[in-house]
Amino acid sequence: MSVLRPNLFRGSVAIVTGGGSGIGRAITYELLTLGCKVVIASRNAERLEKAAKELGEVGDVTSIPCNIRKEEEVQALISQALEKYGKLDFLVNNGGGQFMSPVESMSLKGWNAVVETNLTGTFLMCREAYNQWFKANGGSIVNIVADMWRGFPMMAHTGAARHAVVNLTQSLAIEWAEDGVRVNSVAPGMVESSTAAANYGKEANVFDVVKEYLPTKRTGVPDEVSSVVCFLLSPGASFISGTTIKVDCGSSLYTRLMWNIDNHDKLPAYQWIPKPKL
Ligand SMILES: CCCCCCCCCCC/C=C/C(=O)SCCNC(=O)CCNC(=O)[C@H](O)C(C)(C)COP(=O)(O)OP(=O)(O)OC[C@H]1O[C@@H](n2cnc3c(N)ncnc32)[C@H](O)[C@@H]1OP(=O)(O)O
Ligand SMILES: NC(=O)C1=CN([C@@H]2O[C@H](COP(=O)(O)OP(=O)(O)OC[C@H]3O[C@@H](n4cnc5c(N)ncnc54)[C@H](OP(=O)(O)O)[C@@H]3O)[C@@H](O)[C@H]2O)C=CC1
Repeated sequence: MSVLRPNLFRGSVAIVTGGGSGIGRAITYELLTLGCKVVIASRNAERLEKAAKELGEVGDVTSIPCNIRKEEEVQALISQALEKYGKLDFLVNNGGGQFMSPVESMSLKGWNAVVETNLTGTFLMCREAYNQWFKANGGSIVNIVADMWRGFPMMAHTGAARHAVVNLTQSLAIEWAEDGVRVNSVAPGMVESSTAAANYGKEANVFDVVKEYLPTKRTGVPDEVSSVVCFLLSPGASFISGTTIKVDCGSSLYTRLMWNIDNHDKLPAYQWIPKPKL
């Protein structure tokens, strides 16, 4: 069960980008179980439609293909969601990604692809949702960023873009406060989803490899990100805006230089029963 109360979001409508896979899918699942209607949006229409069918067993979900890098597609996504449900309460900018490369061999095209996806895509989604609905009606936005607090060697493009989203979050929290819009971010640490493992585990499962470097000695699960996103969207967070919550159980603080943490299992994941398919 969600830790939030049943029917908390009954009558509410959300858009979750990247809502058909991994963390976005967990967020969509939890929102649906709390009574929210959800539009999921991403590029791969086939995968998105399949996810919407499966999630449709839990609640009212609609898939709308959209590349968040394309202004006209973002405009169409917001207007189609409004046509379908007549309102919009929540926007979760979860869609994003990157590839691993040192800067010296990163092409401009690759840099631009990552910055446009993670920063410009978030900007476009926020601006369109605000102009088409939130400005007149208020709402709540959560942006997903990453653990880039100490720089992001091998992923400098995403580190720069995500840190920029943290600053965008702060600016929008102030610009849109008088319209009743709260804007926050969530920064996940290493969270294992099947898609992330496929992207970063070609030779070995990177999530297995990194465990020993984390204070938890385990990676996170998508539900542990989802519960914080849903809290930030909820009235329980009515006095929180412009902030970024790290969901990493301290991994962004930890180096083994000063303190060694032996293997343990004292910080287990919060597991849903039955566990949703991710
Ligand atoms: C020993 C332990 C080590 C620990 C290290 C652990 C690190 C793990 C990180 C875990 C934390 C983060 C997890 C996640 O974010 S989860 C997964 C999220 N999903 C993804 O990241 C999706 C995968 N990525 C992409 O889809 C793409 O990278 C991108 C987001 C950029 C979308 O690109 P798009 O589809 O628009 O663009 P193209 O594929 O056409 O590429 C455009 C140009 O970008 C360059 N590029 C793209 N991919 C690569 C690559 N794999 N390597 C190098 N360069 C790449 C390239 O220039 C492309 O242009 P060309 O194809 O014309 O050359
Ligand atoms: N898993 C982890 O450890 C961490 C993940 N993150 C971030 O969390 C978010 C979710 O990641 P995760 O669930 O693990 O991985 P996924 O690969 O499952 O999620 C990425 C989602 O973003 C969508 N997406 C990518 N590019 C675009 C685009 N241009 N337009 C619209 N949608 C797009 C993808 O769908 P499609 O391909 O159909 O477009 C996919 O659904 C991402 O932003 C990721 O970078 C941050 C820190 C750690």
